[in-house]
Amino acid sequence: MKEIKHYINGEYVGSASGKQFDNVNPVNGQTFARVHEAGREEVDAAVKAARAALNGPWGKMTLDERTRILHKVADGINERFDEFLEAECLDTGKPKKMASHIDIPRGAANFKVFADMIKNVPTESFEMATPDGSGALNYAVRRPKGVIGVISPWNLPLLLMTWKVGPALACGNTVVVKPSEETPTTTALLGEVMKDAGVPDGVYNVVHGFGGDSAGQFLTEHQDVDGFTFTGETTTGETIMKSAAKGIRDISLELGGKNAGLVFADCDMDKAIEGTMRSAFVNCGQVCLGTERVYVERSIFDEFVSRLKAEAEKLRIGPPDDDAANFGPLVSLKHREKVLSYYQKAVEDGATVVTGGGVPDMPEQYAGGAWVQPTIWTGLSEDSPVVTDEIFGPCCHIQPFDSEEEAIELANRLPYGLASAIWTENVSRAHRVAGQVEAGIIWVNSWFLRDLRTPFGGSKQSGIGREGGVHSLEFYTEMKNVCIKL
Ligand SMILES: NC(=O)c1ccc[n+]([C@@H]2O[C@H](COP(=O)([O-])OP(=O)(O)OC[C@H]3O[C@@H](n4cnc5c(N)ncnc54)[C@H](O)[C@@H]3O)[C@@H](O)[C@H]2O)c1
Ligand SMILES: O=C/C=C/C=C(\O)C(=O)O
Repeated sequence: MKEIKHYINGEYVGSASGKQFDNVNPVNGQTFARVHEAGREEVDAAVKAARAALNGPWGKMTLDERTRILHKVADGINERFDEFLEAECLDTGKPKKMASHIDIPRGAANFKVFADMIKNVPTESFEMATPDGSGALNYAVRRPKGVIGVISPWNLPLLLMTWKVGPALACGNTVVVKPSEETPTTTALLGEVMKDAGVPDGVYNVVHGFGGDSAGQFLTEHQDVDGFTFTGETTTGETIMKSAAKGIRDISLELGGKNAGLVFADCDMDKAIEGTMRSAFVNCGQVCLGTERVYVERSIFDEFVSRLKAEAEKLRIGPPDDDAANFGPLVSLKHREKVLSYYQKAVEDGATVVTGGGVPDMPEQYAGGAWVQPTIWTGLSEDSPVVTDEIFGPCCHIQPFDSEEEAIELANRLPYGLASAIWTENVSRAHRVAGQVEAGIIWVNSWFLRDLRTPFGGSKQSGIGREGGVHSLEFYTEMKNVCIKL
């Protein structure tokens, strides 16, 4: 069986302990590879390699050379597009049609965009007066933060990992990546691309394993890592923040959400249905920016619910290779248990199940997979855990509202603040509501429309910091002020 190894100092290496775990295909529940699990020894070797590369070839390289190499990394992903696509879909079960439009192209773009950006960012300078009249000049320079620990989730594995590694390397840092245990393959494969592109050994390192008492924890506890960038659950973010506190290491956290969609009676209903469909069901609902709470103005509530139901029932469930399918399985049977527990809870709490609510009938060869039905509920109390917890599945609850104020209040009542989608053709209302919804990312009449130069991140318990464009520099560089007395 295929083995997935760590990538440390430019070489693929196994674990000294011999410990391995299964990589399971969520389409059929079958193990297709064994993954080496890193202990403290491998994590330490990866951090040492990253430090040596930072002090060595990578740190000494000119900006032009570094960005040229990062363009080659992007080209390398595109040249091996089909391999990345195959690997991502085997790990996640997602439709190839979707991954070939979103995951893999963004994996490449994340290197190009930040390589270009870093060459065009000015730094600030201030001239100042001094008592002796001769004055002084301040100017700021940016330096790499150092060795960055990158801990990434399983929902968009290559996209979310490179969203961090791209800017980290562009800014001159070196990285140790700990991908999700569910989806290690594309992160491992990227090592080959790095090598071929001429990235010096030790700049990009990968250690596999789990979170607590495994590679994730060992990495965050390692005192020679200068900062951590993490995407994942809010509770994991809290744990990582505690680890990072020892040694005062910086963090950038992109965490969970329970995002609200606000659909006003003056919306274009076709757009609102199309966007809400994607935001609730794309990637089997496993997108942090997705909408699990939909609030619809009462006068169009019934029409909206029946149209969304009709569209959800048109989703075609199937494996990655099925071109007609636009809806795959969840990432794992374990995650399915969690999602199904909320499907059950919704019924217990008195929901009207508009559609779905269970497990679809699948042909024999897929019976062991992590399939669930796309699901819509109405009628739950706003205090039901189904409406307050992030489920991270293909489901949403739809609730009517009567006024703009009420819609904003409903959107803001939870401790999360990642993203929101507002559907209205009234420009004044769009600006007004966008200004008041407490979230880091607001879409008006769209969803997941991404310009990589924009600030990306969550407020409240959905994160700390913003990444994207120049905002990534805030985390991936240290700014230093030089004051020269003239
Ligand atoms: N805000 C965003 O941009 C964004 C994007 C995607 C996903 N998410 C969130 O991610 C979650 C789903 O992903 P997940 O289930 O992989 O999240 P998770 O928090 O369970 O795991 C994410 C990563 O953290 C590691 N990890 C777990 N415990 C750890 C520990 N104690 N120390 C160090 N590392 C540890 C995991 O092994 C994995 O690599 C959802 O909550 C979703 O909202 C957020
Ligand atoms: O699941 C979360 C999706 C996050 C998307 C991005 O981080 C991005 O588009 O850069």
